[in-house]
Amino acid sequence: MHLEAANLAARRGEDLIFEGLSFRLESGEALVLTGKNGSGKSTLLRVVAGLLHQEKGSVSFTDSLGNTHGRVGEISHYLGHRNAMKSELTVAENLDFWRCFLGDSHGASTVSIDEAAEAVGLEGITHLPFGYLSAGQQRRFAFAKLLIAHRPVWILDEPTAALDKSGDRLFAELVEAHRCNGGIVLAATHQPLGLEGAQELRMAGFAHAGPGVWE
Ligand SMILES: Nc1ncnc2c1ncn2[C@@H]1O[C@H](COP(=O)(O)OP(=O)(O)OP(=O)(O)O)[C@@H](O)[C@H]1O
Repeated sequence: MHLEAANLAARRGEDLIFEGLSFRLESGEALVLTGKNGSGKSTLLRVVAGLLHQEKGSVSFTDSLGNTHGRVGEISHYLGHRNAMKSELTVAENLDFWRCFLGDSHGASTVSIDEAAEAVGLEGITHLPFGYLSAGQQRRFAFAKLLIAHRPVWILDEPTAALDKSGDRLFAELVEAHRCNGGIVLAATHQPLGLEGAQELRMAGFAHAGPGVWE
């Protein structure tokens, strides 16, 4: 199983943000994107997730049976800056929605909503409206969403921004467990994520368009 990006270029507005970007992540591997504000980390994550169209290049996922998928978003969890939860719905209603919406893939086992809440250290409050929770609690429940429907690839944008120290550790443990099960992680961050053996890709921002990029 692997995730591969080949010769990617992406543009935002009039600007070419990066070009000639390639990487390959095998089962159990993690790639952390670093770089200053505006350097293109979120742009790359959104291209890989299929939420933005690349200017050039390709992204593909090959599963354990050797089947290659061009629509990486369908086999991925994407966690952006926002948590993608409705404030008025309870935590349980939000997670139940995502479980139904995402379904299961690859026949992998997933956990119940209560088990997911326990896994993120917040059992007993899933009856509360999501909007009542603190920023860190909301982020933890966004991690719970990663657990209730299996996806082999996790694409995470500044996942620990609102977390306290125990939240940071919890995040690292969840990612570690995912990688131990063969999962792949691609994450953008400004702070250490504590992911052992993760590779780093430093984004430079504003590529200068070389010959052939716009063809
Ligand atoms: N919708 C848009 N239209 C035009 N330019 C955009 C758009 N969205 C982002 N950009 C620009 O693309 C560049 C890359 O933005 P991106 O969000 O990928 O950076 P980032 O590395 O994730 O930044 P940060 O660390 O601040 O989250 C920035 O210069 C930004 O202004």
